[in-house]
Amino acid sequence: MSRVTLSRYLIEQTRSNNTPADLRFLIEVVARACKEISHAVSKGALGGVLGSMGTENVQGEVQKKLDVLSNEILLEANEWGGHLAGMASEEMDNAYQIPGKYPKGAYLLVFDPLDGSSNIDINAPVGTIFSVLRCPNEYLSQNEALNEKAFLQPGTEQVAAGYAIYGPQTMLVLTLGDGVKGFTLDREMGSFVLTHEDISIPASTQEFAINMSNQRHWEAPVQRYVNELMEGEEGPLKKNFNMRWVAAMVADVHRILTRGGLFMYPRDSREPSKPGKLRLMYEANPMSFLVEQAGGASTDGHQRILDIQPEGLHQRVAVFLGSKEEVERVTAYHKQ
Ligand SMILES: O=P(O)(O)OC[C@H]1O[C@](O)(COP(=O)(O)O)[C@@H](O)[C@@H]1O
Ligand SMILES: [Mg+2]
Ligand SMILES: [Mg+2]
Repeated sequence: MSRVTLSRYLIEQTRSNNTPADLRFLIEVVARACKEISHAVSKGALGGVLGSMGTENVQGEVQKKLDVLSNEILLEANEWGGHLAGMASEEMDNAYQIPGKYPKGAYLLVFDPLDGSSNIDINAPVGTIFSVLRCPNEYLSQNEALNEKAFLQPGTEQVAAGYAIYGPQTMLVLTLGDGVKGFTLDREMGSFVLTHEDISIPASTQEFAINMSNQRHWEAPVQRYVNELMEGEEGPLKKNFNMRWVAAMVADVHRILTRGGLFMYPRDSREPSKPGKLRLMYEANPMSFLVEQAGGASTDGHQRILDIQPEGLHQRVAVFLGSKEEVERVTAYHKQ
């Protein structure tokens, strides 16, 4: 059986005019950085990468050594690729312009360098999430210095999105807006190999994911819906549900892309100024793009996540994504 590597797949996409060459190179560079992060993650205590930095990011969360290292790996790899105008990350307060007086490359890269960082020290799955946008013309043609505003585009504008999951296997899951492909890292070859040709999410499911410890803070529609899930066959949904929570969005979404399910991180009453925990630009948008491309759905309970006009780089959003029937049901409960 001939093996299709990520590079070969991307070349074919460019040949058939689906993917511009500069976007192809950009994805290659991101994939190379993910390989490096995978290597660092797998070294664990041997590489001295476990534990905290003793610093906080812009959201007041303690940064792990691997959060910072992964951010540096992505920055360094992409800085000189020539295809980017700028980058933004969970671990950087502000947008980062590629060195040079004015933006040059055509794209913007937004990422969560290490997702699920509370899993690092317990040897459980973590990942990297990324989203690619076009740099708006005014920054390219009028030689304007790049700022946060350039990034504030709804998720429908993404030209590519994906994640790497560092679990028992390292995988890269990618969409270029034409379905979802999964590539597994062959460590001996050093290449990502296409192993999951057409990833699709079944419309119905009997599995959900939510952090139940926040139950008392949820809004009424989510209380009602999760109570119904828990009632199983005896309740109005008339079927039993199983529950999973990996505490890394990458791993929970990967499970849903593999066998279906519903992932929820609702807004709650603790900090009304922060709707939910997850970040729109580098968690919810890329994952929603992937999920929709795989035939699933994604909303914030009220509207399609990809339609939300972002107001800040680190904006938070409630997330309900996965198998269509259940996303539609919980979204409908918000409207009643
Ligand atoms: O602490 P909780 O409620 O389990 O939250 C888990 C969620 O937080 C996150 O870990 C946030 O990601 P980061 O590790 O990138 O901050 C999600 O991946 C995950 O779904
Ligand atoms: Mg994250
Ligand atoms: Mg993170």
